[in-house]
Amino acid sequence: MTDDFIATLPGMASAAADEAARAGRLSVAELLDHLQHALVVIDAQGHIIGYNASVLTLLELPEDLMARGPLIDEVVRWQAARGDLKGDPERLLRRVWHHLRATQTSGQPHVYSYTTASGRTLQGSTIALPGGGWVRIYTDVSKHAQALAALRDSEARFRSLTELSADWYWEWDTEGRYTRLEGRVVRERDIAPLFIGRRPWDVPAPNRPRPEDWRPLLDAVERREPFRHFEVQRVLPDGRTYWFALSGEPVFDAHGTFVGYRGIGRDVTARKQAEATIERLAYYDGLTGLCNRRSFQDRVVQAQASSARSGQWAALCFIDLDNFKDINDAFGHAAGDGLLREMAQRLRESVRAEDMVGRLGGDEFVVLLEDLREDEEQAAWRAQHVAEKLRQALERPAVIDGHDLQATPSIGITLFRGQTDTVEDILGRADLAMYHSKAAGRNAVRFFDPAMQARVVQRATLQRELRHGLRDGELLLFGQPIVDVRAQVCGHEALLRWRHPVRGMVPPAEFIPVAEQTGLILPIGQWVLREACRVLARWAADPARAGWTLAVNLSARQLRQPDFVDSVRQALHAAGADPRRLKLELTESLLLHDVEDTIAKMEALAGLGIQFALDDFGTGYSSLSYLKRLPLTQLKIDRSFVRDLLTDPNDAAIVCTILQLAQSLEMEVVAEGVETAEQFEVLRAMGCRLFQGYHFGRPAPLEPAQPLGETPTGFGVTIIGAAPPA
Ligand SMILES: Nc1nc2c(ncn2[C@@H]2O[C@@H]3COP(=O)(O)O[C@H]4[C@@H](O)[C@H](n5cnc6c(=O)[nH]c(N)nc65)O[C@@H]4COP(=O)(O)O[C@H]3[C@H]2O)c(=O)[nH]1
Repeated sequence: MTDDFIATLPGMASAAADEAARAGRLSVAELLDHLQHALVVIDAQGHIIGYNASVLTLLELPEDLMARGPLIDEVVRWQAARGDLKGDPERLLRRVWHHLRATQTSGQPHVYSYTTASGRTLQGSTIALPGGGWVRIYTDVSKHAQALAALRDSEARFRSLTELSADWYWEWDTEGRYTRLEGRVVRERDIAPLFIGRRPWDVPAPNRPRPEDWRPLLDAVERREPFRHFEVQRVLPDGRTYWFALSGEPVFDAHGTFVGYRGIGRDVTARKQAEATIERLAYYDGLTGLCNRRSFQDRVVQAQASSARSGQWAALCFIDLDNFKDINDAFGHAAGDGLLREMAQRLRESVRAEDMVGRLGGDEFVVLLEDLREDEEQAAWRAQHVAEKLRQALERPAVIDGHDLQATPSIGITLFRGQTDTVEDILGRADLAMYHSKAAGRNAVRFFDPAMQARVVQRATLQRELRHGLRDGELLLFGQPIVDVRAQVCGHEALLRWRHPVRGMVPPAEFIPVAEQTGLILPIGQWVLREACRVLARWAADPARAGWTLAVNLSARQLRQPDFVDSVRQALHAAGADPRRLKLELTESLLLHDVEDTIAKMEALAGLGIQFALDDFGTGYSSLSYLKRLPLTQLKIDRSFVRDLLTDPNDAAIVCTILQLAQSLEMEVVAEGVETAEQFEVLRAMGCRLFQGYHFGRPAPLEPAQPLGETPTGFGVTIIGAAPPA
């Protein structure tokens, strides 16, 4: 190879060889032999007139062939015979010459590649020389070719994966918008149009309706962390709902700049459905869809823990259908199943959403009631109330498969609080109580605890009798005088009495709480108001009593009635009573509920001239801030403070403070429960101006015992002891 020619090919030698050449230690020919590229020089006729050492190693051509200065045709034929070049040698040669000439006319190098029989991939480049002839440079690109092939393989494998599996591939940009979605599922379900250009959290997902439902994913993305199996429910264009699980990882470019996310999506709908089925089978009764024994027991354990925390009683009702076996035998299993489903449905509808209904098997149902009350008796009362509702719901006839069926229930109840008993204990007690119901004649509700049962029955009886009592005129209005500093009657407090046909006079403390719980207090309260207004109207006609006031006790439920103001107005109007003579007594606890509504109602009534007294003052939660906002005219000092006034300096101090407070708020004070002349005296000395108590008169009927005007101190009022002059 001539040095002249080499001079036209600068930059082909390695840097080390170049350096050596410059230092004159290597001839250019030697230098070329150091080249990793193979170099062949061809003259204008096609003879090989030069080559370097790499030709022998890279093209694997024998030296004796090359040293002869063969025609290019000869070399090509030799290569074809060895298997380096595929195809007919004559055609190959025509192509070789075509390209050689083409480089000469175009002046552009011709680049091509081929793989030798030994598997080496060479890239050849033919350059036309200015004076005719060519130089051919060969580079070993085997590694590059292998990398390309591997890439093609990998790409093909990736395609197979996304084509054959339920997974698909996705990419997001830096904002989390889908830029690429690939895979069979994507195509078949037509997913791409729904997502491309949108962020996952911008596309509706039924299981993640609120932005905070996406927090776990967004947190990972904000921290540029990978995420796995993020499950999203999607409604696709085919109208069906699918479950997808997304896994992804952040992508960074060569400079470490975040460029987005990529990952896979997976259709996990089938798995979700299977899970739901498994859960249904594991925790729910297949026939009715109610909880099965296992999940019910779990819930009882939870209820025990929560009752221990809250202090509220819970109840377990055990329900057994009395004649289910007969129905099953007579009408067949299908009808029996239908009946059980119907009963399950009725049970569900009869309780609150948070109450748990279960089926233990056969015709045995259970209902768990939580947060009943802190007081055991009240809790029992509520449980009894619900159980009675369940009994009534179940005993109604049902039409199943055209048959009129009726299955009455026997219900057993047990109360529990805390974690001392096992679930089996609790279930066992309720079961036993259920047998008591059966023994008592079926279609009944019974408590496990006989004493509790007795109290509940007593209460239920009381409630029933009270309803009848109201209807049959057994309620009476008594009055207790309220006197001034001269012990002169200036008004009364109306006190309710129930003249029971068997038990005689029943005090209000016994029946008012039951009336409150059952709602009977509303018609009773209404009756009291009407009676009180009638009494006021009668007093108005008697000059000796025309100035008296009559105070009526109000219950919280009455005040919560939206039409309460109207009902008072109507009672006054119907009787023709003067509203200024009517006082309404409220207790402090009553004021705690919905203060704004209470104030609005009180102000409306005060506008009519009605006065308000706060009963049992000192025992409740009065806060001065709301006392000032209420249109109150009177505070009644609770009798517990009056009782020990003479002996307990604390009580004396409390009474003094209440009197001062009332003075500053410009309110009257009534001292309740004054039983002795001494108490009266001390209270007067303290500045109290109004008094009520046995010392001045016990509650007595508000009916005129004598013709009007004959008793200056009021009806049925006995003044006990001498009233000192003011
Ligand atoms: N130891 C003692 N007691 C005295 C003395 N003076 C009066 N009492 C009693 O104290 C109670 C005063 O009524 P209250 O604090 O409003 O307490 C009343 C009131 O909260 C309620 N109540 C009575 N009638 C009605 C009504 O018509 N509606 C409503 N919602 N509650 C009523 O029942 C509660 C009890 O009423 P009663 O049994 O009539 O009991 C009355 C009365 O008999 C005394 O000197 N010593």
